[in-house]
Amino acid sequence: MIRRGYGLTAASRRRQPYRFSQSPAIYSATRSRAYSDGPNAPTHNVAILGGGVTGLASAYYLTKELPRAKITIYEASDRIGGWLSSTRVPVKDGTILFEAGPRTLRPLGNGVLAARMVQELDLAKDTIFPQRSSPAARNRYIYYPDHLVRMPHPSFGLADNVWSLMTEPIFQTAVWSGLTEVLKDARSEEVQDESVGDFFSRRFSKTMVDRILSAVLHGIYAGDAWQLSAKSLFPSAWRDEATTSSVLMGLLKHRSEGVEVTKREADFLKEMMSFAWDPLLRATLKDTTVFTFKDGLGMLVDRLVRYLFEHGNVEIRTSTPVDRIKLSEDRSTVSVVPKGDAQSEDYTHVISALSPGHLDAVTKHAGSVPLMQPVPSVTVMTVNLYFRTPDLHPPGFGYVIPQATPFENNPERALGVVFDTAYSPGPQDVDLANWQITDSEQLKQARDQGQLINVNDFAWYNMPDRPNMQDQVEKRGTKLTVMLGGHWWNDWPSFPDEKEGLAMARSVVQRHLGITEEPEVWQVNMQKDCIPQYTVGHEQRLKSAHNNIWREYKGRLRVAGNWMAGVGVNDCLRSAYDVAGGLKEGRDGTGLEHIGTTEYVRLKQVRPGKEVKE
Ligand SMILES: C=Cc1c2[nH]c(c1C)Cc1[nH]c(c(CCC(=O)O)c1C)Cc1[nH]c(c(C)c1CCC(=O)O)Cc1[nH]c(c(C)c1C=C)C2
Repeated sequence: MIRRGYGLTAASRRRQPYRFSQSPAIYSATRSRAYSDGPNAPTHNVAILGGGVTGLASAYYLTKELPRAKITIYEASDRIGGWLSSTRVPVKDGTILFEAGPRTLRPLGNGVLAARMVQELDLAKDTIFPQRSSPAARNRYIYYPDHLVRMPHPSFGLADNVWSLMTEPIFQTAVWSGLTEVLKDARSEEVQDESVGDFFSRRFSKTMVDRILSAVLHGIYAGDAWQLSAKSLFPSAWRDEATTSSVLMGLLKHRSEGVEVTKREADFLKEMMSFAWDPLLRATLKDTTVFTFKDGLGMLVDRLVRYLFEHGNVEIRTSTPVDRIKLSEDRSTVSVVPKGDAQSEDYTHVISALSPGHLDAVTKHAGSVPLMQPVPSVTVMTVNLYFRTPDLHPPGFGYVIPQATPFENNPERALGVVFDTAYSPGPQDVDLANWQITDSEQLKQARDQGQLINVNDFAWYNMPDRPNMQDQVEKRGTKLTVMLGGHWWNDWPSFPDEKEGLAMARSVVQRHLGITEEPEVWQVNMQKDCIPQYTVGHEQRLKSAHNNIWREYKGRLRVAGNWMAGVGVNDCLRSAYDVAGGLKEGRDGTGLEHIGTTEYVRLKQVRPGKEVKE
């Protein structure tokens, strides 16, 4: 594999401030539709409630599964994309990109759908692929009790890892509790669910939960280890305890006999493997753990919208909140009633990509029973900071802060800090002066022979153009995002305003990273109720929601989103994929029918082309 850079044509640089969202008016522009009763008549007339990534992806998969379906997306606000929000911000020598919400995607698990979209939506040339071996992928830190601790990784060598395990207070009890886990009694059969904290305290140690696991949960759920459900968040470990009496024994069994997954997941994997992958994209994805786009994840939203306008019989109505939906007497249609003066319309199906709270509001009528119990959610404030000085943090992806970190070392109650400079190349990475070979012909030949060409830890997928840079500047400084809030703010009567948020973020990076410099630019983003919390009993609540929705709507209402089986963007794509597939197959369902499924299979190998099902 060639790792250094070579000669190439200069990449064109965008100097204009960029906002990923086009003007809202474009979304309201109704495409003219040709209706007929002939062979081209729409097979389904579907309303999608919510224009976030779940709603858009549901429309996308519907246009693929049911090409003759007529689709209308209702979005209450004047912009679409929900929490995916990328903004280009001017600085002295160009522009830099800030992400308010998610910033990277994983290509594995449900992420295969995102990876497929990269190909299907022609995004590969705009994608940034940090290499698996890069510091961004390998170096992850936890702040405990008063400094950053780099998490062990096989590539750091045995001596380094053992030294860290022996000397860092964060790992106190971790080794011993790991060695003795197999000796501990399995839970009683009566226990239906318990908190992640309780489960892992029983199996390992409370210290391990407070110092390590709670940090990991902050980085994904911004949630409280002592409230979140072990059964929903760690289904495999939960099941292994029941079947083999030990989490570690279960892991060993997975290694020796093959990984046990639900039949539904095995079928999904098989479907994904049959996709006609571009060989270069596939090889590049294998060499990467996360990816993003040159104008941020907002590019995914833009491309989805463009695709829907070009390919689908789709209308997107922004600034159109829905007041209520109602099943017709003969149960053949659902009426969608917008708030205000807009006309109500009848649809064969409604897909709700709303949060449970909003779904409850639109399905509640006088005297009706609520469809579901609330799924709580947390509010996260993200503060983007850009400093002129480069390299103000150690190499790596960022750090998370566990619940055990003493109050005096985290009085702002920050959840963690992301080092955004790490996952996108800077000008020095793509500067010809730093490279050794300048013969682009030689490079092309190497690429034609299937070799990956990489530049300073980033895949050079789009050669002969340079790898994409998110920050279009002469000399790049340091870009960070401080994450505040989550469960820490659950009982706060009010949240910090912009000014307070900025002051809190600056105080965090000063204390933890020693950064005293004024940020050149910054952005404070308040993400209200953005991450659903799968608290103890979550699965049972979803099962009863499924029953209620089925009873009341008989398959005319389906649900999708990040509140059921995974809180990330990839999980939104998966639930959209499933809901569209269910409609195509005419399966009776609600979108929740897979919750608590008990059919399992073992996969001997989960590599493309080599998977064997027992
Ligand atoms: C922006 C805040 C978010 C926090 N959690 C999520 C978001 C969007 C959701 C999430 N974050 C991660 C996962 C795991 C699976 C995956 O898709 O990668 C999920 C579902 C991992 C993760 N955590 C952080 C980052 C940058 C990532 C990669 C995915 C992404 O770009 O969001 C950092 C981080 N996220 C949160 C906090 C408090 C935090 C702290 C450093 C909350």
